[in-house]
Order: sequence, then C-alpha cells, then structure tokens
Amino acid sequence: GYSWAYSGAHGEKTWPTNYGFCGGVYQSPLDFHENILQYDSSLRPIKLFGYDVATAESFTVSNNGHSVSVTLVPTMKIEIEPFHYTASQLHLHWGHKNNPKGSEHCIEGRRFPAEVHVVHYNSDKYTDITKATEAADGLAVLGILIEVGSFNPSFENILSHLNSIKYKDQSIQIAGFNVQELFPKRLDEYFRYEGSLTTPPCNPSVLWTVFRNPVLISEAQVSLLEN
Ligand SMILES: NS(=O)(=O)c1cc(-c2ccccc2)cc(-c2ccccc2)c1
Ligand SMILES: [Zn+2]
Repeated sequence: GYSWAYSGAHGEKTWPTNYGFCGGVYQSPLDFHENILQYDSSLRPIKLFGYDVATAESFTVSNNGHSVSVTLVPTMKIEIEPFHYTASQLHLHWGHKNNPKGSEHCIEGRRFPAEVHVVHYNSDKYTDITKATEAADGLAVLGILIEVGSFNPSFENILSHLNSIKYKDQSIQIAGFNVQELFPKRLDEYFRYEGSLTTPPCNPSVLWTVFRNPVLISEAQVSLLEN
C-alpha cells in the first residue's frame, strides 16, 4: 500500500487521493457536540466476555510506525445486541510535545491527551477480521478517552514495555492481564455512531462506541507515549 502519515507530505489531506474511502461522509473521528447528539434509551451497557486474560496467555505489543498495538486473544468478545464481536487488537493514539492533545474523538470540541481503540470484528457474521474489514457492518471499535490524572497501574501493562519497541516493526510478548481494567467504570455511558477506520484505508465499516467518561493516567505515563 501507499505510505501515509498524520502530517507532512503524506498527511491527512492527501489521504483521499490514495484511499478512496478517506474523507467520505462516514469519516471518523467525530466531535461529539450537543447539537448532533440524540439520547437513545434503547442502547444497552457494553458486555465484555473473556477480558480477564490469564497471565499464562500472552499478547504481542508492537510498534507499527503509527501507533503501538497489542494483539489480543480470540476468547475476548463483546456483545452489542444482537451480535457478538471477537477482539482483534487494541492500539493507542496520542499527540506529541507541540500538539499534546492526541485523541481522535473529542467532546464539545475538547480533545484529550490520548485515546485507546479496541478493535473487534462481527464473528457471528464473518470468519475473520480481513473479511469483516471489507464489510460495511464488520467491525466494532471501543474508544476510551485518556485524561491526565493519577497514576494508572493497569496501563503499565502496556506502557512499561514501550522502551523495548522504540522502533517501527519491533514487537515483544507480554503476559495476559485483565484488559477491562483499562476501561472506565460506566460501560453504559457512551457515544454510538456508524463510522469508519480513522486511518487509511478508512473503510466505512465501523460501529463506534466511545465511552463518555475518560480514564486517568499520570502526566509521566502520557509522556512515555510522546517520547
Ligand atoms: N483508529 S481505528 O480504530 O480506526 C484503526 C483500526 C485498525 C484495524 C486493526 C485491525 C483490524 C482492522 C482495523 C488499524 C488502525 C491503525 C492505526 C495506526 C496505524 C495503522 C493502523 C486504526
Ligand atoms: Zn484507532
């Protein structure tokens, strides 16, 4: 595929040139501001299954050049009625020194220092994530906004290993942990919309769920991401 970046010669404005879906009407991310939000009481709490992964299991943490990603295990699933979705990977988005607000979604125009995306595919309808990514209803991504606050030991499961994957394509194995600890408490308070991958190829195949309440990590933990 083409090379793309978040800025510069292959920055976001050039994405639509090489990736047909980018810049489309369904292009994620969104700014959740009140005049586009509509309360929907039929939306149920997100149910997580198998998220408390044993330390005997392992996840692969890798640097893919644009983000740090953690491959997850297929016993991790979520239910968004009426479908079940199997976890594929999670990855983080963050900013850098001169542009520290790196979240992709924002609330009332407010961006956050970082954001976690947990990518799942509809395993009731598709046999693997590749087919699901090509389908309009194939993916469900959970977004967790990150705010600066107290130190968060759960994020150390990932952040404490960043020094070992400083360069693109480096990866290491880490022990399983309870991935639900990365989530906010309220799994019933979230924004929901049908959108796309936020990075090329921007497939419009994502059912987005972004939790309303951010999780807190310390300033030092945020700067681990930015260095
Ligand atoms: N931001 S996102 O959630 O829309 C997203 C989903 C997937 C994704 C991953 C596996 C299967 C299917 C889709 C990959 C990325 C990505 C981020 C940085 C660099 C490269 C790729 C981003
Ligand atoms: Zn993402």
